[in-house]
Amino acid sequence: MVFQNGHGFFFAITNQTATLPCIRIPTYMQIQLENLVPVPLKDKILQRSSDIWNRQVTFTPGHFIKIKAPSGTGKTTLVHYLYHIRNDYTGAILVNGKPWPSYSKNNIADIRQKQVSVVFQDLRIFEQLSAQENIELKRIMMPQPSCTAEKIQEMAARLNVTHVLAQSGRTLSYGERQRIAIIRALVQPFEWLIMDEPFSHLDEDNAQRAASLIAEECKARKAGFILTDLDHDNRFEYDTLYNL
Ligand SMILES: Nc1ncnc2c1ncn2[C@@H]1O[C@H](COP(=O)(O)OP(=O)(O)OP(=O)(O)O)[C@@H](O)[C@H]1O
Repeated sequence: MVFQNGHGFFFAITNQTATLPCIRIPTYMQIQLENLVPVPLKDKILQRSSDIWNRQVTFTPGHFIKIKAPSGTGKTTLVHYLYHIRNDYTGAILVNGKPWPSYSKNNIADIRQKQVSVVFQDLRIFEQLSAQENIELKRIMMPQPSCTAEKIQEMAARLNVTHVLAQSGRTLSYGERQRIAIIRALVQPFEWLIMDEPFSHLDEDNAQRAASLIAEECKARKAGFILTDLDHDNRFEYDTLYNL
């Protein structure tokens, strides 16, 4: 008999007592930090203790990870480093054992299409497009759309934004933008979902709805997430908590 554990390894069970790994399929994307220190925050960071900065950290694939920190201590900076849109740091971020800068532009684009999705703090809604087009744009850009139009409607209904789908991005409230940005992040395949204060503009009911959708979508993909926030919360069953 052959079965798979949570991290992509297959094991063979025989009638003998020995249980040996027999096949290995590609594992989920590994992210490790090696003594990461943002250059502009160096003096501030080295004065206080942190679970992340200037440490060896391995994010376990499939885990729900929360990174908590007060305002101004580098949450957005870290998210931008993890998504590799900023690299003014010392130390390294290793993706599958290789530093981010060693990947080609094409490799990075491929990783962002298939393995890592993101909800930025500033949400990055295209104001010239409708809410629906903001989401569809991401779906259409995928080489093989992994999410149907019906699924988008279903997610919009769950997050109470069906009524704004036809509305211009320019006129959406911040809470509506945040929910559209969350749905947009969920229409693509991913192994890691990175979220920067994703509920900061939401009332508790909508935050709970969004959290429940995110947890379901992560579990369906066996994906993990890295979520930054200011405070403690019980919206998810976190596997790991870090103080930045
Ligand atoms: N490119 C940069 N150059 C210099 N300083 C920067 C740069 N980007 C951010 N900072 C500073 O780094 C610190 C951390 O900023 P960051 O936006 O990462 O914090 P944050 O924890 O996300 O804050 P908030 O909770 O307020 O969103 C701030 O003091 C900010 O002014």
